[in-house]
Amino acid sequence: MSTPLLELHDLDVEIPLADGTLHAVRGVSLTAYAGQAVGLVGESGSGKSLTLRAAMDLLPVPAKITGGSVVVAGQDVTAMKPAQRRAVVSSQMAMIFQDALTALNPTMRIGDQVAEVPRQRLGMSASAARARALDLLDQVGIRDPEQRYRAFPHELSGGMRQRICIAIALSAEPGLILADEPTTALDVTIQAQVLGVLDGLRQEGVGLVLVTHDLAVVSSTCSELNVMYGGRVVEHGSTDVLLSAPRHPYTAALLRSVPDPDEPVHRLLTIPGAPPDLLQPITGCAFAPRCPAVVERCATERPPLMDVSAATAAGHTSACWRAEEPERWPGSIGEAALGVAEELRVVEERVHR
Ligand SMILES: Nc1ncnc2c1ncn2[C@@H]1O[C@H](COP(=O)(O)OP(=O)(O)OP(=O)(O)O)[C@@H](O)[C@H]1O
Repeated sequence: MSTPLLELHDLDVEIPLADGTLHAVRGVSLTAYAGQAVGLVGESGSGKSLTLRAAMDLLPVPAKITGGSVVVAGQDVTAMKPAQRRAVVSSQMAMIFQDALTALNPTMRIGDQVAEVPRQRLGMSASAARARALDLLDQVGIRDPEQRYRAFPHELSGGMRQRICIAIALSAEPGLILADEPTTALDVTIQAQVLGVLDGLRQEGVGLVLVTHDLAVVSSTCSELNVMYGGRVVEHGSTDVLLSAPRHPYTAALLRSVPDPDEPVHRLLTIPGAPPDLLQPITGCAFAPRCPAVVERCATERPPLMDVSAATAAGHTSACWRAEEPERWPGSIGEAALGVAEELRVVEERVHR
């Protein structure tokens, strides 16, 4: 296989705060290739954004990488000097965010914003950069790009603005796009259009790492999933397998919390209990206090990511002591794990309607 565009090895991110150190990302490993979409899912606060930001060298002050490494297109950038690291990272990767409005410059015409990198970083002439920007606007599905070129961000809809952000990200010709909840602020139809743009790019060979809390979004876009909880990846594998045969109770619980489009009143969207306090050391499995399948060992010994592929499919790993016996998990998470296809059907219906 080709060199991965991004590898995270055992990455730790910590944030020193007045009341202690918040250990937000705890030993995360992840690999992304050209032409592949990898999803990072989990509840709010599980460390998804900081993982992406650490990869992109965009951690908010005072957050810091305190362990592990970031390897970009085969080069370990972790110990590089900041200017060199930024040069390598920005030559290979670009990031898009949830809030397209704040990501754009309100006082600058959108075409000029798209032309900025080709002009300044790639050294194109003004007219070549303008032509490139028009191409990019066309590529992300902006109709009538000549006319739109002169618009300001506030004159465009949310979906259009997110397309502009994608065009800006593409303007540096990255191999990999890191997308942090790119469709969360959009309504369902526009969300599907923006995901369609990202999927089109993937088919043209761009790699994608997509952060979302929405399983319907990843099920339609990503071939591989990493499920995060309490700063760790607790399950990894192909999307189809994780959605039909999850081997971590947290993934199963997430599936259970997907709203059913056939029900007039949606099921409760939350998993009972609260995520762990990341300021405190976590003994055992972080999900144990909320886990319906918890056993004594879970409270004292932290389960590493273990290979569970024998029962499901290649590359499937789970950090659960009870991953091999889902038939003994109680109630609804047991049903989800045994692939009562209901869960997958609900997720897929939401995406395809
Ligand atoms: N700048 C910051 N200062 C203090 N704490 C932070 C900061 N950024 C993130 N955190 C904390 O780090 C943890 C992980 O945050 P992160 O944003 O990575 O989670 P997430 O999974 O992306 O959640 P969300 O979907 O809400 O963005 C959370 O507990 C969050 O409160």
